[in-house]
Amino acid sequence: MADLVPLETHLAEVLAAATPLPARSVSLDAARGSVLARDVRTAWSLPPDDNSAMDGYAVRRDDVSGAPVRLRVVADVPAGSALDPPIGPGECARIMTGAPVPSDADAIVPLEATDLGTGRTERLDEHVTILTPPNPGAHIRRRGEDAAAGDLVLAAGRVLGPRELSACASAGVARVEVVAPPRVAIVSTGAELVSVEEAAVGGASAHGVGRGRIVDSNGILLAGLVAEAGAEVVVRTRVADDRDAFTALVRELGVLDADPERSRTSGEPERPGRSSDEVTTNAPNRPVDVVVVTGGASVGAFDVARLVLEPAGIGFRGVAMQPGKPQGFGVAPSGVLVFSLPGNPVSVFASFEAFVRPALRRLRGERWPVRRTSEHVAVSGWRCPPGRAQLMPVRFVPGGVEPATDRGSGSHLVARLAAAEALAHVPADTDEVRVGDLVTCWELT
Ligand SMILES: Nc1nc2c(c(=O)[nH]1)N[C@H]1C(S)=C(S)[C@@H](COP(=O)(O)OP(=O)(O)OC[C@H]3O[C@@H](n4cnc5c(N)ncnc54)[C@H](O)[C@@H]3O)O[C@H]1N2
Ligand code: MOO
Repeated sequence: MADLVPLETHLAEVLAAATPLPARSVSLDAARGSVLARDVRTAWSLPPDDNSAMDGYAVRRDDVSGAPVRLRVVADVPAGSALDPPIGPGECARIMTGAPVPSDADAIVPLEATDLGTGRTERLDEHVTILTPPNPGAHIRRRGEDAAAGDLVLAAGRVLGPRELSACASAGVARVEVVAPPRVAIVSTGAELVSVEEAAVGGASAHGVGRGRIVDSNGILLAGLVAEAGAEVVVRTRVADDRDAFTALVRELGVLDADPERSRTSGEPERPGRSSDEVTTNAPNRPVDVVVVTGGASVGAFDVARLVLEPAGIGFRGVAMQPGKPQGFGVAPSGVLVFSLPGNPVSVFASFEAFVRPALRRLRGERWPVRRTSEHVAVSGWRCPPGRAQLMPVRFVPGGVEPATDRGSGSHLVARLAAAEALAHVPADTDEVRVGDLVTCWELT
């Protein structure tokens, strides 16, 4: 890992390998949170008719220009009515908000501008006095003023949230083409890892979980991040630093070619060295799209991820960033994207934000693979690692941001990471952030 590669270079290579997954047609409810694969156009005009913006009376403006004027009420047009009653000179129709404006009327007079006022009554008065003359077209919402039939409402690449789905429904689009969510497998490696449940049963004490042991926090961290990014966690498991166990696991996940010996034996695959609390939330009935491995990415003697994945064509390199220097990435022959992240929890988080999230966003068809950034003033300063971009956990304080903890961006500070509200991205050529400097932040909350 002699020469460190810039973060931007590694990201560009990751993104070049990630292309949107196939699209499928789903109902609007099923589409929530997915990304639109094809433009949506209105099936009809919005609003569909000229309709009233007020509860009041639909009038002929010429009749009421000399208001006050008394008119005969010849019809009642509630919302939902399909009526188009004729309105002659000296006549008007009572109308409610949203109801189609009669073709003979050209203005709406709100109840407040009549002698009948807003006293609620269902009874239809025979006459009404208009107190003030309306402007031409007053309180009429015009057909098509929001969108004409066939107009583009949403472009492909748009994430379908509540506003987008309400626009689709209004536009008469009952089903939309969305990109399938990426299916992700999460694999924590490390002989030292135990689940929090195992640790607690084993007698959690002031001493900890047992000498040399550590709770697998990366699994739950990544599961949450993957779900938050709009992808599906289909496998989440731990595996010890055991070459055979890891090899069998990644082969099952489509990272390595099928083992001809193993595929001749039918039934359950053997699972040597795999954790007993494996979570498989949704058995992979179609292959996973992405495998994210944590731990064993560095140069240690037991760094099993690298030992197995590198000969299989996954590239390992040092990226000029802190935390998150050792990175493995590649595309398996099956097409599965493989990320082999360093094991340190803050490194996992920084690596996910820098590389995995953008890849997931690209796979699921989002227009912008990277998070939007914002600039904030540093209200206290900090030192930066020479020659490496820094992703510093920061929090928002009056006037700007400051490091989220007094221990900076140390890659093992898992408890302190929880205090972060943003990651400040400091360029590799900056040795120090001084009070008053503007820093670019990836907002997390
Ligand atoms: N001689 C060198 N040593 C190291 C280098 C180096 O360049 N030369 N790089 C350091 C850097 S930087 C990082 S980052 C780490 C990355 O190491 P690995 O990817 O091999 O990760 P592990 O050794 O397996 O674990 C590192 C650390 O993280 C803890 N860990 C691992 N998995 C989990 C998990 N699922 N949940 C919570 N914590 C986890 C593990 O216990 C270790 O403390 O290498 C440096 N070394
Ligand atoms: O690059 Mo490592 O993630 O700092 O500890």
